Amino acid sequence: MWRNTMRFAAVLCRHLPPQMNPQNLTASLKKMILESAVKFSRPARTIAWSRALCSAPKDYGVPNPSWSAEMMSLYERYSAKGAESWERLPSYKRYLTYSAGGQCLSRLHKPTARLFTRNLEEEGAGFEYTVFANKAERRAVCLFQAGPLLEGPPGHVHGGAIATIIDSATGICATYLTGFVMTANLNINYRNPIPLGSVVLVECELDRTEGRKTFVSCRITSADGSKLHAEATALFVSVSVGTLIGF
Ligand SMILES: CCCCCCCCCC(=O)SCCNC(=O)CCNC(=O)[C@H](O)C(C)(C)COP(=O)(O)OP(=O)(O)OC[C@H]1O[C@@H](n2cnc3c(N)ncnc32)[C@H](O)[C@@H]1OP(=O)(O)O
Repeated sequence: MWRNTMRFAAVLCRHLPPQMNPQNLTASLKKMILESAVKFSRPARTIAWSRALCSAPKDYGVPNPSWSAEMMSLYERYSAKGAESWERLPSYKRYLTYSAGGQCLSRLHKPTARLFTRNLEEEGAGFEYTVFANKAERRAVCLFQAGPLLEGPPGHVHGGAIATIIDSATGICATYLTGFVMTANLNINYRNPIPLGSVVLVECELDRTEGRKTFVSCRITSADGSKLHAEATALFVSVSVGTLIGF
């Protein structure tokens, strides 16, 4: 049974166009699964199974009770900017699930795996963040509230956790603008420590693309923009869905 589901997942991945927009993946995968259900002998059972696999995933990028007043105020400010082309991007507990029928693949491929930044059920304990993107301006902003389990120096956020949120925010920005990518290079200058529990802005901007390469720069500042915490540049390389998933 398991071997068959893995084969099924591998076939799905092979048939996905290499540069498929992640935002189309949900619909495409659902369509492929339902079409294959009709082709095989027990459509009713397979359709029920596929629907169960494709149920809506939890979006972690919406407010929860752990968000501070400052985080809420920034969230409301960027949500209100909707008219100026800022779009909030959904955030799931697996990369696969990113607006995806990836919800189906997610349950077939290493089902106990979880995205590093979304691996705690306790709200507010680790990475609390949400990302807004602006396609026209080729920018994204991540609102990040650092929980107590991200401590490095006493009372401050661990450098690895800062690298993680930079990799995630720039990666989401690159994926949103250019399709599936993997990080090839990340350079960070840490300028001022980030107090645990504080809310910072992680602002990302697409600098340029060259063939399969996408260059993104990033700045982390305090919520009011007065203090610079870190600056970074990142290089992402476009990959196929199959490469990303490891088939
Ligand atoms: C929506 C949800 C989004 C969530 C975002 C989460 C973001 C998190 C992203 C990650 O953390 S990914 C995990 C960390 N990254 C990796 O594990 C990647 C490991 N490296 C690889 O798998 C491959 O090296 C890689 C896919 C990056 C590139 O391999 P390829 O064989 O596909 O490409 P190739 O090596 O031919 O390089 C393509 C181009 O990139 C250039 N390149 C590759 N690596 C480079 C590098 N490190 N520095 C500079 N340039 C580099 C390379 O020179 C070449 O340039 P040209 O096209 O001009 O010839």
